[in-house]
Amino acid sequence: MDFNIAIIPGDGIGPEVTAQAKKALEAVADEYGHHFTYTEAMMGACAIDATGNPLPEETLDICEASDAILFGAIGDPKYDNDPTAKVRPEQGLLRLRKSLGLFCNVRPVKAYEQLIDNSPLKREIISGADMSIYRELTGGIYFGEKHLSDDGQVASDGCSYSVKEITRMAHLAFKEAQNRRKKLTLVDKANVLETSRLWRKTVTEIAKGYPDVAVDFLFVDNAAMQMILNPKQFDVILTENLFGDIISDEASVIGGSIGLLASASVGTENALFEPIHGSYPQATGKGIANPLASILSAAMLLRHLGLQDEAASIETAVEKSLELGFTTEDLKPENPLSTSKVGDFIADYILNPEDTNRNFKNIHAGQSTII
Ligand SMILES: NC(=O)C1=CN([C@@H]2O[C@H](COP(=O)(O)OP(=O)(O)OC[C@H]3O[C@@H](n4cnc5c(N)ncnc54)[C@H](O)[C@@H]3O)[C@@H](O)[C@H]2O)C=CC1
Ligand SMILES: CC(C)CC(=O)C(=O)O
Ligand SMILES: [Mg+2]
Repeated sequence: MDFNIAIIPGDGIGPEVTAQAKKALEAVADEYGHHFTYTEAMMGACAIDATGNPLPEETLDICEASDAILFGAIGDPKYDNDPTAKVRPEQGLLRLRKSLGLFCNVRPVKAYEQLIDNSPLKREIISGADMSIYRELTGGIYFGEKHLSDDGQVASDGCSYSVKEITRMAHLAFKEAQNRRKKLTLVDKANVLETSRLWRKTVTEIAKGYPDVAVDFLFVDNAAMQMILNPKQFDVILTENLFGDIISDEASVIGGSIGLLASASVGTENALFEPIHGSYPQATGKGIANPLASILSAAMLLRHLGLQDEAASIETAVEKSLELGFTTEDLKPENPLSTSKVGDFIADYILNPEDTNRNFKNIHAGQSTII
């Protein structure tokens, strides 16, 4: 089959990790007889440098015309360290999500058996943990009215949610729970926030239409603690934009590294696939960034296109790389592979899953070289 894929590499490690995901997609295309056409587009700090705009109109057009979007990461210390900058890379990503109506961000998290013994968390706590975080992505405090007083002494960020925004998210999360272990946890701060009380009220009402799903409610501060103490209690977590952003980075510790966590951002028309991590600027160009989150995002992209076996072939290759220890330094500080070598292994394994000797040979040949 033919598909148009928009690629937004972005800033920092974004280009390095999306290049590995593209290798995996090309291996899938070869192996299964598909044809993917890629169109690259700019967003973030690189787009500001080139055009003055973090989300050029052309990027939006390319994304709208695509069957799916693969995105790396945006962000640059020169903006992070300048609180007065009026134009910022993150505005590009937020505008893209809003413009394409990508209101639902799905972040699957699971403890990989191959990594548990190296985890800072105890085996009995994380073994078997498997959850899906449903994070609202186009509302809440990231999109509220911002204000800085003229004298620079007072700042505010507004947070609002409508029943409509909560309802469309909740239905997707309940349907996911029906396909999983039939449990949904709403994470909020309903003891303090009016918006959270609206989430609770709306979700309680919607739950009546899903009697097979058990619902519970957790305040976000407690949820942050439960995530580390007893992550196996979670199946589907439904939450607002800010809380979902924070608890999913926390949950990545259960997965073994933030460099392993993929996500899908979906709405009515378009769909975008991205690692949950940022541009990790300290690693730019060093060949040490873990590309597996981007590669697993490509698997989610394929699943979205209806290519189930193809997606599974990427996931199997990732499991194999973890089993063999063909991973970057975040997962294997001693004798790691480079970003690019991990990408090579995944592509090679997709094409030759039976040929273990060849995989070993290719990888060991370049193991001592980073990049
Ligand atoms: N979706 C996006 O594009 C996001 C962009 N950002 C931006 O990224 C920049 C850096 O933000 P940070 O808070 O440092 O978050 P970050 O996610 O870029 O990095 C935080 C830490 O996570 C680890 N890490 C991240 N990606 C990794 C990978 N692929 N492999 C191995 N380890 C990895 C590293 O230890 C790193 O120090 C900022 O400009 C921020 O605004 C942050 C989060 C998401
Ligand atoms: C611009 C930020 C909201 C990006 C981020 O941290 C995320 O989406 O996880
Ligand atoms: Mg984040």
